[in-house]
Amino acid sequence: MGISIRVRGLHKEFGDVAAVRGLDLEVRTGECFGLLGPNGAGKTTTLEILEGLQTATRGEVEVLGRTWEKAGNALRERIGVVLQENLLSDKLTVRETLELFRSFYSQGPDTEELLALLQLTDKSDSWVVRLSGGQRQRLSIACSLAGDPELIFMDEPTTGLDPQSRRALWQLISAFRARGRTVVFTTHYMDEAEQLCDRVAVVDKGQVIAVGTPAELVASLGGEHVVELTTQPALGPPDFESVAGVTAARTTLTGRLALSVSRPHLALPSILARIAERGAELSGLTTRNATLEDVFVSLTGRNLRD
Ligand SMILES: Nc1ncnc2c1ncn2[C@@H]1O[C@H](COP(=O)(O)OP(=O)(O)OP(=O)(O)O)[C@@H](O)[C@H]1O
Repeated sequence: MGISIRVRGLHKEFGDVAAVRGLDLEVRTGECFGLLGPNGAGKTTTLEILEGLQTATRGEVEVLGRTWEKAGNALRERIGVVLQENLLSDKLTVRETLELFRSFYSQGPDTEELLALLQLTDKSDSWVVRLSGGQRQRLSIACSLAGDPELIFMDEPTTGLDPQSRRALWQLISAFRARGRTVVFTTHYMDEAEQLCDRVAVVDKGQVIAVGTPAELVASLGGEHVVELTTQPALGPPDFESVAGVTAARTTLTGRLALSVSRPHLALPSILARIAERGAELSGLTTRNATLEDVFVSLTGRNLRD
């Protein structure tokens, strides 16, 4: 399998702010790749450098085997971009907007095809200013497909969308990928990364701190299930660190104890015994599968939304 993106030692500084600090990345051709991380981690900056919209302070960046310095125009023909904030003109209709974007490329699908693909045929004569948030986002995506790109970048494509539009976009991304094309996107949504991505890079403080399939990343926790509980009086993570079968213990944002375990049915009796030993009573208990959020917490000691 070919490599569509290769990044080595990428740095980007804005004055005193180091937005990206030695980031390495490889995206394979044909995969759906997610950049996952908290606000300010450097995801947008990295994406904009890959898109040729910003220049790196230092480091190597190759997109589709070329560099932006040497092959900017050729690269622009081969990629599609969905920015975090869509910058469409309110004073054009949906069809005019698509025709404008189509005119930037030497080849690509015709406007009617794009309208149908993004379910915008009914809206083709509406002014952009009259569209709902979801419709605008669909139009941004239609614009990004106007040159029939091999590689598409999307910065938080589903933020602010209703659940139905989100699912429609997931299908579209899957269909694009099924045609052997490559997708790179950023997201704050764990479920989105888990469902859509072949591989995910967890980004924190301008670096990639883990990369793998969602399943590999979750398995790296050493416990694929999480037991969440509350007790009276409240116990803390240290009370559970030596309990057989518990691989990690932490307090959640909502003040519950979260214990990572591989086999809940084997770990639960020891957990209950420890609560009794400490003279506490169980006041709530749930079990769930571990998620990429747990991976982030385990790697950084922070929640994604801190
Ligand atoms: N043009 C700029 N000038 C100064 N600082 C910037 C600029 N762009 C980004 N930054 C800073 O760089 C850091 C990384 O920002 P970036 O937008 O890349 O993060 P992000 O991971 O995409 O976050 P979010 O999820 O909020 O979009 C932040 O501290 C941000 O304030």
